Amino acid sequence: METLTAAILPQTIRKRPANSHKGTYGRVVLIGGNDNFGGAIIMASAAAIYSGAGLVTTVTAQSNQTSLHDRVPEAMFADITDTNLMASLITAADTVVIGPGLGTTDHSRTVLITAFKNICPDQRVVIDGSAITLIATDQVTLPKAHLIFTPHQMEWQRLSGIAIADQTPDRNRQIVDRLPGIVVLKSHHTEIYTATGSYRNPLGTPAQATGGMGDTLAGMVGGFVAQFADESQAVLAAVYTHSAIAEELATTQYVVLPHQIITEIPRFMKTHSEK
Ligand SMILES: NC(=O)C1=CN([C@@H]2O[C@H](COP(=O)(O)OP(=O)(O)OC[C@H]3O[C@@H](n4cnc5c(N)ncnc54)[C@H](O)[C@@H]3O)[C@@H](O)[C@H]2O)[C@@H](O)CC1
Ligand SMILES: Nc1ncnc2c1ncn2[C@@H]1O[C@H](COP(=O)(O)OP(=O)(O)O)[C@@H](O)[C@H]1O
Ligand SMILES: [Mg+2]
Repeated sequence: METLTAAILPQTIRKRPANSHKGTYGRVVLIGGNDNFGGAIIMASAAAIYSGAGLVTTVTAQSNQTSLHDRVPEAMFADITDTNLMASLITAADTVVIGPGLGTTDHSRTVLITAFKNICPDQRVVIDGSAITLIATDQVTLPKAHLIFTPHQMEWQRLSGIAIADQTPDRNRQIVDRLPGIVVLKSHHTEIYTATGSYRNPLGTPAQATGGMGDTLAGMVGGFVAQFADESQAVLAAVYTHSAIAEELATTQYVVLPHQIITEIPRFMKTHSEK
């Protein structure tokens, strides 16, 4: 297993060409956030926007609209019960992030199945949180696309069938090889499994152990894969950036909150971008 280094950052975070516009940096649609978990999809959306995604639309419960716009006016809103609108937004997207705060009710499952039916093969799809749990428990058919799963250890236990105590690189790899996508297995030592390599994130701190931290990472991964050509590199750079910012903040903070990481993303990316 290869250990990630800061070298991944300038390789991935390219200098922005002068002749570019919002369309150059990806249309990202984020789907999730029920009446109780609105914060999850708001943090994911903010993370995608602060990572540089060109156009972001958040498909969530109506009850989250005001909070979303208060937090990130850059995001467009769509009501998660409007299935036709969600379908057309997905069709027009480059990248879809699904799962943060989606929940696991019958309605959540219907949203997930409808979203997957509208995914196109060239799209990048980040599958997080409740979406992973639903796939594991309800045998939801996966779409043919560039899939990126971001489970924590409990979600990986559900999806892979490997108990947390038995989640060794060899066992994980056996399951990853049967899954059609990249797996970011989140823990205090996050591991990333791509088709060709396995990577260990050396960074991260227990100051990060707070709700919303993974929702934030899912949005960052969405923002990075929407902008940067090499999908695996983009995932690795997003994971590294998330933890590196947390470590910087943790030098003077006992806990690091997800929104504090989000605020720091543009500065961190500038510092570590291609020179
Ligand atoms: N503010 C919000 O709206 C929040 C919404 N959330 C959403 O809530 C839904 C349920 O997700 P949860 O993860 O809370 O619930 P889950 O039931 O999927 O997993 C949480 C359980 O897994 C255990 N666990 C074991 N190893 C772990 C590891 N390495 N990392 C994390 N947990 C580990 C935890 O102790 C906990 O008992 C998701 O859709 C998620 O996006 C959460 O992210 C919390 C914040
Ligand atoms: N002790 C820790 N050390 C390093 N990173 C941690 C630690 N605890 C949590 N994290 C990170 O925080 C994130 C938690 O993700 P997740 O459990 O999905 O959170 P949530 O769903 O509440 O947003 C992951 O990126 C994980 O690597
Ligand atoms: Mg999570």
